Amino acid sequence: MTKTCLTFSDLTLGYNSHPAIHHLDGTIHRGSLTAVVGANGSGKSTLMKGIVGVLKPMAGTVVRAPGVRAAYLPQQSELDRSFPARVVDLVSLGLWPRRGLLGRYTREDRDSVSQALMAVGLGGFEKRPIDTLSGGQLQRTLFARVLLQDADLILLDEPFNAVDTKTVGDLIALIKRWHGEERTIMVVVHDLDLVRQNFPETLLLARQPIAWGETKETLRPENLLRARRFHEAWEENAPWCEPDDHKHGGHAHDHGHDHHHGSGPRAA
Ligand SMILES: Nc1ncnc2c1ncn2[C@@H]1O[C@H](COP(=O)(O)OP(=O)(O)OP(=O)(O)O)[C@@H](O)[C@H]1O
Repeated sequence: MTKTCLTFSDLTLGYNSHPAIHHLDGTIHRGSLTAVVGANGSGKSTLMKGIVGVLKPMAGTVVRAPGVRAAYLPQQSELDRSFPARVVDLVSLGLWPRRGLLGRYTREDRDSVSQALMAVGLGGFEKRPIDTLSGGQLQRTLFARVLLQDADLILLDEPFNAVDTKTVGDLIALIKRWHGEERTIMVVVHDLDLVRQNFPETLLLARQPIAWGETKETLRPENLLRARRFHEAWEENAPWCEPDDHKHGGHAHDHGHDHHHGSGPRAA
């Protein structure tokens, strides 16, 4: 029987009383590899923040199965690179769950940091200040930190942004390694060809789920068109949507309903 890692129940997330993503129902199975796609502003990062708990739901719930430990990689733009830290400091943060904030790092810890850096192709980079790294090197460093975190659930927000083709290939290989280790992985991705080639499952968002399930089905032209229409019809200042009585059966549904959003989206 497939086990559940995450359960969304009528989940609505947003900022200052304005929903950014709403009415999400369904489950993420343990060991699954899911791409989260959608236009700019469609709610992808918001969903990641909701799952990891940085953002509290405005309504509904997101529930993690007991004992599931999460690692979250925000968008690079959210990272303060001017902070005077070396690569080893940034990667060692991945040991927090085991060592605590003030715990001493052992020789074994230092070895695991070096091994993680080797695994991402940055062997010997320990002492480099992080503000001297290229975008691709920084992303590799952040993947090394995720490696050390040894998490069951890995959430990556646009990890392929501003990195070269070789780095994308290496990062995809790491993601596949984690997938092979039966970790649960969700990745925000913009490049749909990359998604088609590497991600078995996809969630297509346009402030609400448009389609969710097998990648080939989710990324069918009619779904992409519907996502675009929903997105274009959305007005930033749409009022809080009225609660309604619909419920969804969970995973792999097609969420094409019409709500009362004032001047919000209308079904295609
Ligand atoms: N901190 C915030 N305060 C207010 N509104 C926000 C905040 N963060 C995001 N939003 C709004 O929520 C909506 C969804 O944003 P989100 O960042 O989740 O989109 P996204 O799909 O990740 O976009 P992108 O592809 O550009 O990263 C947008 O309208 C955005 O302006």
